Amino acid sequence: MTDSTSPSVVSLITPTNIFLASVAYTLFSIAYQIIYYRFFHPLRHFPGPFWASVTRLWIAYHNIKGDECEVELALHRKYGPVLRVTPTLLLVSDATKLPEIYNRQASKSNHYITGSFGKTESLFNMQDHKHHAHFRKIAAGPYAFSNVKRMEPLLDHRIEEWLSKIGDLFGDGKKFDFAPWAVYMAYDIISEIGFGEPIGFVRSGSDVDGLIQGFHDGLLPFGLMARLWPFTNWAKRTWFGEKYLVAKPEDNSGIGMLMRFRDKLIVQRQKDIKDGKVTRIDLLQTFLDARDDEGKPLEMDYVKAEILLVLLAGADTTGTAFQAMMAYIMSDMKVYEKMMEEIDRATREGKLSPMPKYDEVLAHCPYYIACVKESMRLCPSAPNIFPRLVGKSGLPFDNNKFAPSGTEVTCNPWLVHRDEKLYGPDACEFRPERWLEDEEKAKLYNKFNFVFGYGARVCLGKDIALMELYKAPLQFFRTFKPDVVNKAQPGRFVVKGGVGFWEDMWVTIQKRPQVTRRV
Ligand code: HEM
Repeated sequence: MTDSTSPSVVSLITPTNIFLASVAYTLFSIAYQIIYYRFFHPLRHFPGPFWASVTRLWIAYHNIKGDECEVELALHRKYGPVLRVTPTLLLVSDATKLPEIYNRQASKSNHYITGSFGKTESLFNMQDHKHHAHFRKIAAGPYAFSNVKRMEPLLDHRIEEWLSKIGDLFGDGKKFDFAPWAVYMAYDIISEIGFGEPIGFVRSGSDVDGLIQGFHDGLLPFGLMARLWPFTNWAKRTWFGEKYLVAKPEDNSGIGMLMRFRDKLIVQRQKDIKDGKVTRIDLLQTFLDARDDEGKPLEMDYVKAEILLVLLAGADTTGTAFQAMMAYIMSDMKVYEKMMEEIDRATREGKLSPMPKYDEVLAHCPYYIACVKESMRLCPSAPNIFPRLVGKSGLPFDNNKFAPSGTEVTCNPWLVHRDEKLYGPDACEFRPERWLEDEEKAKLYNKFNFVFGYGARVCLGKDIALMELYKAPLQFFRTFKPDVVNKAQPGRFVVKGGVGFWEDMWVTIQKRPQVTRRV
């Protein structure tokens, strides 16, 4: 019996049959995935596009196209505030859900895969909330507001250098692209307060060593790896994944370039420490000096990951916010004039120093502050998804819908900041006045603001970014009168991998007559 069947079974193993079996297996897996996710998965009752409910390729496609936010806004208008945007992920546009979704025990989901920023986890990628809380306690000191306040004079120097440089180069009315110049200043400020000296973007008037381009090149892989996490996790374990998906300093482009730059800074700092030449405390030094609960220094790989995060999270984001202010304010002359009237009045009354102080701006320029907030509301620098896992008791929604424990759920600042239930029917309009008209409403806008994230994982550099944004653009507008070359389209907002930046912001600037303190 065995003798007569064995040869015939073996004879079935031909290249054609292996091929057909693989095709059949693949088709079966696809059909199984579609049927399971569509008809049996706990999220099957949530609305959304068919393809989003059965494959992550839907969101990956829109991420590559750069239209994720617009497509999802249209879908929210069609289906309501809760959408299924991947087989396992719910997207919520109801701003009042932020405190529940981003509660203190909420762990980050597998979306926060390590690799695109290097092998070691920084605070940003740590998924488990307890693990994160341990390291956040160590990192909180350097970023504390009292520490940031001490850095204010360092910011002042960088702002002055930047203004003087653009005045020298473009003060004669020559048109220039404002977008990179806003980022040059932001990078120099971050490197000054992060590592003790500016990288020199402003001095050289260029993208030093292609660092900004390197960052922008790394954004698409970053966004895709996160959105395709089950595949990425598998691929990272292969030779190919190890070689091409995990960023390394040896890489010739993207994040690798920034890693090499970071390593150079750290080697130099270690040499300076040895030579007794370190006189200043900056973020790098505070990380090197930090000790864990047992009094031991932090692992060097961890320090490196945090320093890379300062470069990645701190510069482009702040530059984008400045670019957004320029685009929105200069598109509405009434807003511009009202803002300048306030700044000039405060100057005449002696309430703003020649280089405005953070506290002075907060106290005397409410309309300007409203312009900053409104620009970041409509144009958050990270118009991205930030998924968390639903806790033990699940997450209830209206219409008796319920997300069980372990479900991935997220908000996106670009969408929650357009929630008409909170901001009213003009939610998509740029109207800084909304922050000043009604105190109770403004409290809610602040409470449900998501530009810097939410809850226990809220941006650690928020105070640094706000200090920069409350001072630098104000001083720019006080010094120069900008004119946008293309009034119909002051610039182009590009979203790559969930991170936004502006391009083609051609402007001319003219020195303004100096307003002085009335005596
Ligand atoms: C306008 C400027 C900025 C924006 C819009 C912004 C936005 C964000 C957002 C949305 C998160 C939360 C990410 C999440 O939940 O997964 C975050 C986290 C973080 N940001 Fe920022 N950021 C800005 C500036 C900065 C600056 C200047 C620094 C440092 C100097 C910085 C350092 C960090 C760090 C370390 C984290 C991780 C915090 C943690 O997980 O505990 N950011 N940022």
